[in-house]
Amino acid sequence: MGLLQNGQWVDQWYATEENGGKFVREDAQLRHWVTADGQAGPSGDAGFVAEAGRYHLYVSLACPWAHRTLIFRELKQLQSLIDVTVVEAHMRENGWEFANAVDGKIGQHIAGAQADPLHQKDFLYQIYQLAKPHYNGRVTVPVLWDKKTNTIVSNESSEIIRMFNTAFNDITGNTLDYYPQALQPQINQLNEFIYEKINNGVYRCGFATSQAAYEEAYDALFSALDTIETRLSTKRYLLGDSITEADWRLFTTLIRFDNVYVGHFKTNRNTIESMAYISDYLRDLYQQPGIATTVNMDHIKQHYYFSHQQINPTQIVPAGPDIDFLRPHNREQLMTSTSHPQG
Ligand SMILES: N[C@@H](CCC(=O)N[C@@H](CS)C(=O)NCC(=O)O)C(=O)O
Repeated sequence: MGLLQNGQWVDQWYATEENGGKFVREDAQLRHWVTADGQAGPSGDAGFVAEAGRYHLYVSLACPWAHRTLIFRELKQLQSLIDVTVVEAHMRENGWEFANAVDGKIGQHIAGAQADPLHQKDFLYQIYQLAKPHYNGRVTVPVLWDKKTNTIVSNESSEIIRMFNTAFNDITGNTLDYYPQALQPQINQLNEFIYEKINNGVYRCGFATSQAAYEEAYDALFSALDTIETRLSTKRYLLGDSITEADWRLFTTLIRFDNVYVGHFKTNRNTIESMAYISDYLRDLYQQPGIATTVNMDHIKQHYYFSHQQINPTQIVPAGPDIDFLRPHNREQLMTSTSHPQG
């Protein structure tokens, strides 16, 4: 894996030395917003009107951040409006690769990965170069591409899901709201806690290069999971009877936890399967309409175990565990009202 320096690809692993062995995630840089009328959003330029067929998503099925965008594309019925390209699961010297890349460096093609249908490029960094010829920074998924102005609208998943939540409502007629005004302060607070300690917390465990940095992240992660476990003992979802954005943001980490993070990132105090409430909650979310189709455990396991050779030099991908996410979850009993949850 690597990054672009003044638009040139350089193969380089994360630098943790300057932070005492701690992994610090770089902020996303491309932050325009698609809006219903094309007005500027909270950051970036105006001009990105929500239109059918105009935008394209580049994702990895392995990546928890990209996974959020795929979930919102399902929940908000955007499948026919926004097409998707899936990169290869293995990420090596050239970063994220498309299927059939000439000079590709990956181990093997994993079913589900696709060639780039828009520009016939080999690597995702070439898409960044098209949008920003002098780009400096890491080349990450997801990427929301605008076919009309030939540029990247956004490479920040938390903002792409907010766009998907509302911008296309007039076109689809789907007005389900996963970030309702009344709950925004509580959602924001939960997001911050969950991002820091859980979503990014697993990476802070796995990418730490000092014992102290690892243990600090590990303690924060499991103490946060204990807090969530208690919370979910009385509430069906994080904020009560309805699923919100905060649940989906937690989901993409939980679904990867036992299959990857416990082993690969050494987040092994306990599995999610052994936490009674969180594991039922995870299956409840997994069983919501359309969600199972966004989960590809083969891409998830292949990506982490094969791509991070610094962590797993043999590149052997573990055979287990085999978890049945379709088992009953019995979470309906926690509903406080008889109305149906959203989603
Ligand atoms: N802030 C970004 C983070 C995305 C991100 O870090 N994606 C990872 C994959 S899970 C990536 O593409 N990493 C490549 C790299 O860092 O070189 C978002 O949430 O959209």
